[in-house]
Amino acid sequence: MPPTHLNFITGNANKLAEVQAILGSVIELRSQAIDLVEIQGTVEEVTLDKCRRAADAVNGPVLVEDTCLCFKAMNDLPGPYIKWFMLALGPLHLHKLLSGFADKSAQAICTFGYSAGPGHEPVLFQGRTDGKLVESRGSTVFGWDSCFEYEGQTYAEMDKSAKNQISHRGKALEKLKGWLAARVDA
Ligand SMILES: O=P(O)(O)OP(=O)(O)OP(=O)(O)OC[C@H]1O[C@@H](n2cnc3c(O)ncnc32)[C@H](O)[C@@H]1O
Ligand SMILES: [Mg+2]
Repeated sequence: MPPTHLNFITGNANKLAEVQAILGSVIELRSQAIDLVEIQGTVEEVTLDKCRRAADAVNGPVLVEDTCLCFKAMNDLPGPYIKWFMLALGPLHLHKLLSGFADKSAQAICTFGYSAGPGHEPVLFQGRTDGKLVESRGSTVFGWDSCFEYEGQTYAEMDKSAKNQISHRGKALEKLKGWLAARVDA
């Protein structure tokens, strides 16, 4: 049986708004703002651990998500640690991380984890979008949106619906939607 609703555990209101916009018509989305401890590790390890912690914290089914921004010139760092670089540098200075490199390639990765509850192994859904790290253009409301350029526009310069069509988060949620649909049919 598919879940009747999803309880998205996140402290990030901008993420929540995007997930609501993409999933809202498909399934009821509830949310709790809990600041979960995030371990060091691979992209997948970070989300698996975050999901288990969230399930334990609410003692029930949960959806979590971890977002990475990887720079090719830096062998994929900062990756899951991008949040701390954003907090230290802000969107206006982030591009300077690659100022000594010709290669500005960046990849945004979004990994959702769903767990049916404590002790249930999480299922992962991942989306990736390739782009470039650029000097900030557009609104600086959401993280590094103004520094990530995809096909000539930064995420911040796109309409929200256009971002969701091609974004790391949109792609990951397409996989989650497919998983939900398969469980309805099963
Ligand atoms: O509670 P959680 O869900 O963990 O929320 P968070 O804000 O801590 O998010 P992450 O741990 O996944 O860290 C990702 C960082 O990247 C930022 N971010 C996430 N998704 C983004 C997006 O689509 N566009 C721009 N910045 C984004 C976010 O603001 C964080 O600074
Ligand atoms: Mg976080």
